[in-house]
Amino acid sequence: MGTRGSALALTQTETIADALRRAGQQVEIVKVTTPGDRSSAPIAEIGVGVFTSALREALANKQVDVAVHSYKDLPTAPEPGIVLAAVPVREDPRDALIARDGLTLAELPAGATVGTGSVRRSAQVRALGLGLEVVPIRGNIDTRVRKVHDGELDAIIIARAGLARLGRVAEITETLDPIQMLPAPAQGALAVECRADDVDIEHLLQSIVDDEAARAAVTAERTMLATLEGGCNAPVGGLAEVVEDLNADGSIVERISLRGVAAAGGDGESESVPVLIRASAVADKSDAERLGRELAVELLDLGAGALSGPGRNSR
Ligand SMILES: NCc1[nH]cc(CCC(=O)O)c1CC(=O)O
Repeated sequence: MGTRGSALALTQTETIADALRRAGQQVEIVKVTTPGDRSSAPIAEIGVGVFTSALREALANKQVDVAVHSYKDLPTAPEPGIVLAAVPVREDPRDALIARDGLTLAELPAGATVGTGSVRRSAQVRALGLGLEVVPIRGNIDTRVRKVHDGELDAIIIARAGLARLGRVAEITETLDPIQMLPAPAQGALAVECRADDVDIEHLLQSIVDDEAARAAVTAERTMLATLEGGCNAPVGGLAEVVEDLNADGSIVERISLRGVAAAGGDGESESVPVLIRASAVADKSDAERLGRELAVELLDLGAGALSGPGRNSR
């Protein structure tokens, strides 16, 4: 199994390796360094796939047989010769605030600094109109959290899932409600890939680690993102949830509910409060892809097509 060498990537890969070992498989873990790990330049400059392309190459070269990615870091375009074998049970997809003195977002005073390198988070936090100052940051989870503990920043916004996997949820001062901060499509989910011609491994991964609800939710979110032509750095948020609903005859049916947001002026550079365009819809669980596509079309109709910002191109 190939993995990046960060603490988060190793933990994620170990989880999948353990599941395979419990099923009687032998697993060896191989660390692959990616340009995203070597460079500390803004992601928008290094390009989409900075964390994932080297791992996919190792898969294609047969250096490894399985690759475990943070799903949201994958480009939306399919990779020839590689299949998504499994989407494991998802962590809590929400974003989290780590602020000084245990503060919540609403308790931070105007002018307080909030670190994030994400145009999606920046746009949504600025749209709250709290007068918070967004500061671009990068680096692994430990580096980012330390900026708050060292007093360099008043707060940071970061994926709850990453902290959960590293056993650090106690440092969160507020888990952000998706009503004010929609996470990145596929945040908190893993993508387990193998070579398309490796049918045995594909079936093995599917039967041992795939989770149907996680796959349906992520399919809706990612189809929305792909239809909006956004990369992982686009000012687009999306969250799908599998919900129980009642049929007309009173029987229970599982449906999928999808919320989406696209931001204008989300590049973190402009001084004005960004405009957020939101939409939501519900469909049968089997219609995840269509739901994602239709919600994206609705967002485009509402003006999302006019958005600009880094990442909003063919990536
Ligand atoms: N883009 C970086 C990245 N990729 C995956 C995670 C966290 C874990 C996850 O969302 O699955 C993070 C960190 C973050 O966004 O704060």
